[in-house]
Amino acid sequence: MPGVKYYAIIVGGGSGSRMQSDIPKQFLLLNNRPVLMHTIEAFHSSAVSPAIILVLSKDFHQYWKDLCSVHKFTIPHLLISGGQQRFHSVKNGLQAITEPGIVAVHDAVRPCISQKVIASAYKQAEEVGNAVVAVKSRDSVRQVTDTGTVSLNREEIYLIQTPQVFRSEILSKAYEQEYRSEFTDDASVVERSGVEIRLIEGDTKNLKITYPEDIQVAQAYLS
Ligand SMILES: Nc1ccn([C@@H]2O[C@H](COP(=O)(O)OP(=O)(O)OP(=O)(O)O)[C@@H](O)[C@H]2O)c(=O)n1
Ligand SMILES: C[C@](O)(CO)[C@H](O)COP(=O)(O)O
Repeated sequence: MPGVKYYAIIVGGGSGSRMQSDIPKQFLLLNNRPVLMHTIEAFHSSAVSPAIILVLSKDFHQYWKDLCSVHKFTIPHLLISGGQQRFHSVKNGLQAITEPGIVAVHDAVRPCISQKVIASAYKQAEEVGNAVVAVKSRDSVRQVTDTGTVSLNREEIYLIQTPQVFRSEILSKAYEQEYRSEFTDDASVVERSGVEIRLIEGDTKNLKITYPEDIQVAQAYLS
């Protein structure tokens, strides 16, 4: 919509401990380019072409700048320092937002995000305040209890992805809360501030690169 400011906070401040690679997974190569470049490119080339705020651990700022130079990566972005947990990295990214607008938070390590999902997430957030991308469970689901396990209705189970998109005032207010260990994503932070979360249909290809085998899968999806 004309006059509306769009942002994408790309969080890449993690160390990738489960990947067990020499460099954090957001810098590993996928089809000869770092994972992070695919992710930024997806948002930059989207219809709303948001201002990109990239959050990386301070230790990797120069490393990233060198990568940009080697790969001739020129998409404009603001580089911000990461924090202890994902929560703190998002909070740092939010400090860079000066004008109200619509803010997507996206994991640096979800490079296979589609244009369709990005567009529908920004659109819904603009209309109703938030949009959290999710996919319905494909498998049967059981919950482990103190006494055994219990079958859950999978029609009611959704797996949450990113982007998670919000009106900036909603997201900034939510991130004024103290950190809690159950804040594993932005939706959990915003929900605790009293806002109802609205899901939108995601894509099973929008995987989060977490373990070594995920690199091959992402490579296949991007080819
Ligand atoms: N302090 C942190 C921790 C995580 N992230 C980012 O949040 C996203 C999702 O986190 P995850 O996949 O858990 O990444 P890591 O924390 O790097 O991985 P691990 O948990 O295996 O150490 C990633 O893009 C990661 O870089 C971040 O910006 N700042
Ligand atoms: C934000 C997220 O990607 C939504 O699925 C997820 O919660 C990140 O979790 P992680 O433990 O930091 O990988």
